[in-house]
Amino acid sequence: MHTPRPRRIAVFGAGAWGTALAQAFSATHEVCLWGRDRAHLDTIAHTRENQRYLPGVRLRESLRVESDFTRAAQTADLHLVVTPLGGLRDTVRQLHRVQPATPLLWACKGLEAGSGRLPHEIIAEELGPSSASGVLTGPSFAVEVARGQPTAITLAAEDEGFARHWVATLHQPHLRIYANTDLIGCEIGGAIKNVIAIAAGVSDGMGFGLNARAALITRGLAEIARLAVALGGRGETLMGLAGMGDLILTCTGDLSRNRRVGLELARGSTLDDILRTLGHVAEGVSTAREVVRLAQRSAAEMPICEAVDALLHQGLDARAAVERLLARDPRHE
Ligand SMILES: NC(=O)C1=CN([C@@H]2O[C@H](COP(=O)(O)OP(=O)(O)OC[C@H]3O[C@@H](n4cnc5c(N)ncnc54)[C@H](O)[C@@H]3O)[C@@H](O)[C@H]2O)C=CC1
Ligand SMILES: O=C(CO)COP(=O)(O)O
Repeated sequence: MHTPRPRRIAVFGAGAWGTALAQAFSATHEVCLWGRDRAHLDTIAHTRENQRYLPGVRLRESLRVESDFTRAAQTADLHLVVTPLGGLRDTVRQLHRVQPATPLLWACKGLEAGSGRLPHEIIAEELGPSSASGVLTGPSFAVEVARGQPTAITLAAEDEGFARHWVATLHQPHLRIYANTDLIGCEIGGAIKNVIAIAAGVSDGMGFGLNARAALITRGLAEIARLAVALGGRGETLMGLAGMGDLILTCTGDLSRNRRVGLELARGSTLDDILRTLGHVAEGVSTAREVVRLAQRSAAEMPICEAVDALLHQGLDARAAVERLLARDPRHE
C-alpha cells in the first residue's frame, strides 16, 4: 500500500471529534492539537487523555498538545478546524491572519446560526471564493475513530486535485477517505441528518417502533436530497457516505448526541436541561431553526425538519409533533 509523506497537521478544537481525528492522523503524521482552554489542554498533555470529551482513549505520545494558536498555525502544512460550527468563522479568520496560504480542512457539521450559511460558504466569505480548502464529513462517531475501529468518510472540495491530494495523504486502512467534489451535497447531508436524528430519537423514545424509525430515515433522506438539489448539490451524493451513511449512523446509533436529545425530549426533559447535561454540542438543535428558513427560501418541502423545529423552538410537544407528521395528506413517494 502507498505510504504518504508525513505532514504536519494542526487540529483546532479539542472536543471529541478534534481529539479523535488528531489521534487517528498521528499514526502517520506529525499532529498538534490546539484548544481554547489552556487548563484543559494542560490536563490532556499531562494525563494523555481527553477525559472531558473523549474519555477512555489513551493518546499517542507523539500527539503534541499546543496552547499557542499562532505557533500551532505557523508550524503546520495543513489546518484542520474541528470546533463546533459556531466557532468556524472566528477560527478561520484568525488562521487567515496568521498563516493565510496553508491548506484548510474543516469537520464541523451544520448551518450557521443566524445566517443559515453552510460551512464552505462561511469559508468563501472569510477567505475568498477559491481557497485551497475542503470538508471532512461522513458517518464517524469520534470514539470509534479514536480507537481505530474501521470507518469510511468523505473529503469534499471544489478543486478535485485538492481533494485527491489530501485523500491520498490522510487515507488509512482503518480510516478510509473517499474524494468528492459536491460540497453542497456533502455539507447538507452532514447538517440535516442531525435534525432527522433528533426526530428518530423522539420516535424511539416514545416507543413508536422500528417501522416508524425506518420511515423517518427514508423520508428524512428524501427531504435532505430535495434541499441539496434545490441548492445546486447532486442527488447521488446523498446516497453515499455523507448522506445516507451518516443519516443511518446518527438515527440508529446510541453514541449520537443528536439522537440522545430526541430520546430525552420524549422522556419529557426540557431542552435546556438536556443541553446542560449533554456535555457536548448537538448541532441539530440550532440547525433545525436554520433549515426551515433555508427550505422556505428554496421552496423545498421539509415536514420532518419543520416538526423538529416546532418541537425544539416553538413549544410543540413531542406527541403533537409526531401526530402532525402522521396527519399529512397521502402523496406519491
Ligand atoms: N463527535 C463526533 O462523533 C463528530 C462530530 N462532528 C462535528 O464536529 C464538530 C465538533 O464536535 P465535537 O468535537 O464532537 O464537539 P464537543 O462538544 O465534543 O467539543 C467541542 C469543543 O470545541 C470547543 N469550542 C467550542 N466553541 C469553540 C470556539 N468558538 N472556538 C474554539 N473552540 C470551541 C469546546 O471547548 C470543545 O473543546 C461539530 O460540528 C460536530 O457536529 C463530526 C463528526 C463526528
Ligand atoms: O456526526 C456524527 C457522526 O457522523 C456525530 O453525531 P452526533 O453529533 O449526533 O453525536
